[in-house]
Amino acid sequence: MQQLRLEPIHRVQGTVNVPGSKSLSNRALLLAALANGTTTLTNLLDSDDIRHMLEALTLLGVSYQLSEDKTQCTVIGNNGVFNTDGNIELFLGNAGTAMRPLCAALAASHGEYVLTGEPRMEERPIGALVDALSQVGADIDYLKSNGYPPLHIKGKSLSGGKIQVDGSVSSQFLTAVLMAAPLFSSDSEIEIVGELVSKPYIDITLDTMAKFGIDVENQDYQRFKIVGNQTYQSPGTFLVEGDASSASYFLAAGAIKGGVVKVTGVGAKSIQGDIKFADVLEAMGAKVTWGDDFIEVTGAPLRAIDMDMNHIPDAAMTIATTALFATGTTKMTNIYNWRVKETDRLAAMATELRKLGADVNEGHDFIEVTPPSQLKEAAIDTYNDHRVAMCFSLVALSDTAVVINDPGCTAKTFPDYFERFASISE
Ligand SMILES: O=C(O)C1=C[C@@H](OP(=O)(O)O)[C@@H](O)[C@H](O)C1
Ligand SMILES: C=C(OP(=O)(O)O)C(=O)O
Repeated sequence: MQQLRLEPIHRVQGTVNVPGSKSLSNRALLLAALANGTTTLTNLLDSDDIRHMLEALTLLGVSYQLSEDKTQCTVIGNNGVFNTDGNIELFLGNAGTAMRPLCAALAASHGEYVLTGEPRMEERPIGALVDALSQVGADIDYLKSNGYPPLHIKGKSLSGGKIQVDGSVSSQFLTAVLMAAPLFSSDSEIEIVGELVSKPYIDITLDTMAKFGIDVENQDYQRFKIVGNQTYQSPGTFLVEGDASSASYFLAAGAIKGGVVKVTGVGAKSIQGDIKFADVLEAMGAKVTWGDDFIEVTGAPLRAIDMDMNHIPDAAMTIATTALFATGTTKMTNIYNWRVKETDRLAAMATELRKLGADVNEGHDFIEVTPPSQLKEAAIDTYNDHRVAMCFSLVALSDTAVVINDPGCTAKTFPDYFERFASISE
């Protein structure tokens, strides 16, 4: 296993243009593939999650041209659902944004598919999505455990109608049904059961669908109405915003040890809910300046906060390590679904924060972090979770070095994260 030792960083300063958003890249690729017309995506993210979507599209017969640096992709739309022969097996790594939306789109396509992934993907739930799609006639079987990938899908025309979606574990199930619903043969009315988690990701979905010509009636995130038998229309070009979750590490570094740190490519006009991470830093005492296409943070003494972080599940992990630099006990609540992501993130964060000497209280759906007076040097296990690796890099902003085990796991969403982090470190 590789290890990366980060020596104490005395100051951070500079500008980082963050790579494209994972959530937008994979949504736009799928809709471009289903659309009528050719779409050129720019600022596409080049990372494992996007590679899995691209490889799946290749196997589904979609033609596209990827630039040498893999950040521009011209996709020739299929003008509707996929039509394939034989049994096609798609390996989707640990990419939720590939597994869930493709499951729904393929259930409504013509062909037979097996969807697989990394071992952890087989522990990430998908039953709520399969149950929702079954209500409109989908034919999906579990190949190993009920409720989890791998899946066998016999694609067929799906009817539309009334669909109940349990939104309490992942918003990606609703996203998947929403993106497939225009392909159903008649109109759909989706009703949410349970409390919808990670709600801002639904705004990303609806906004991307609108850019591809499909409007959804959103009744307060409780009910959604979508006209059936429609075709996505290519917008011609689609600019992928910078990734707001990836921005969180640099913004936090600025708050902890700035100097001034500016991220570009994402700003006040972003559709991504994770820009609200900057508001959390502000509530902790940092100075935040917003532009349409940038966010800038200046460091200041930080104080602990007590906050519901359900709306920013990914960027919230960055607060768990930022808490090491804040006076008092930081409490982050309503984050149960950290447990069903790349790893059980509540358990992983608690274990690794304790190695540094922090006092941690881990609950079913919350975590409380109290920093020690002096951090201990530790080797941080990353559990094949890119965000664990990235958020613990912040420890080097103390006067204690930190070792990150398996730093290459950032490839899921941010392959050159550590080089970018070094570029603002002095
Ligand atoms: O729709 C999306 O692009 C995502 C939704 C969120 O997942 P949940 O809805 O499962 O919380 C988020 O954690 C994930 O990284 C990306
Ligand atoms: C939860 C995440 O990924 P996924 O899209 O696989 O759910 C994440 O990137 O933090």
